[in-house]
Amino acid sequence: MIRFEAVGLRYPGGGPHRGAWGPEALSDITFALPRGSFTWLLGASGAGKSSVLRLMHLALRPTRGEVEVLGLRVARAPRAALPPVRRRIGVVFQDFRLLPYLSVFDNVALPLRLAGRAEASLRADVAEMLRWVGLEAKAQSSPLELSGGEQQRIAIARAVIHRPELLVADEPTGNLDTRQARRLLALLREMNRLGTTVVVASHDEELVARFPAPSLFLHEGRLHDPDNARGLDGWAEDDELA
Ligand SMILES: Nc1ncnc2c1ncn2[C@@H]1O[C@H](COP(=O)(O)OP(=O)(O)OP(=O)(O)O)[C@@H](O)[C@H]1O
Repeated sequence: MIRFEAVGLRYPGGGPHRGAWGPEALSDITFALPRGSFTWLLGASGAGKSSVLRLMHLALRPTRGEVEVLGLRVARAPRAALPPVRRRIGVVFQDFRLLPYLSVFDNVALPLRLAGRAEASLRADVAEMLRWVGLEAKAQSSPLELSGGEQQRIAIARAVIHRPELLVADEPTGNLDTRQARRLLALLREMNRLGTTVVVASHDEELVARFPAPSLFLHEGRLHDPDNARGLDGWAEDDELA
């Protein structure tokens, strides 16, 4: 489902060295996550969590090594091969990335429309998702009129509405209160139970302790304990990459 093999990632450098590459943000990252798994991605600020997630949802390609996601080997795949795979992935961005010129309803409906769902059939699904995140009354608002926590709930609704095969979430509880954070985690665990592979980056130790699951721990761009990612109970049975 997801495989990283000796992955390195550099960002383009800025400042006086414009045009050159910066230092490696990720080095020698190797792990495999089976289909249907739930994984926490942990580590201090700057450890590389967002970078790993960007590689997982095909926003970036590795500078070295290989990343395989949903059967696609990303490193040398032709550009045209990426969008169809991206559409099978739900992403909750740390900074939400809601489209300000669309209403809340249209933001959440977007993945269904991109997938070609008929207008008549998607309205009920969007309304139900908005009810679930408690924002049905804001359906016609602009995202700019919402609080940070409300925007986060809309970003989550948009990421899960099309039941993606893979869901990656970058600090999805950062702007939520404790009750909402637990509710969100319960939703993600339920989606996982129904078959979605889920990867969640988080700083929230209390939440991680409350929903125990295998974790990948990053430290300064390296996987701290690669053994954490392998051989955990119940992982081997449906690991298509094993
Ligand atoms: N767009 C970028 N351009 C250049 N360097 C970047 C970029 N994004 C991240 N980096 C660098 O890559 C390293 C890892 O950053 P990353 O955002 O992946 O960490 P993180 O663990 O997600 O941190 P946080 O929890 O604070 O979001 C950092 O040294 C950071 O400065």
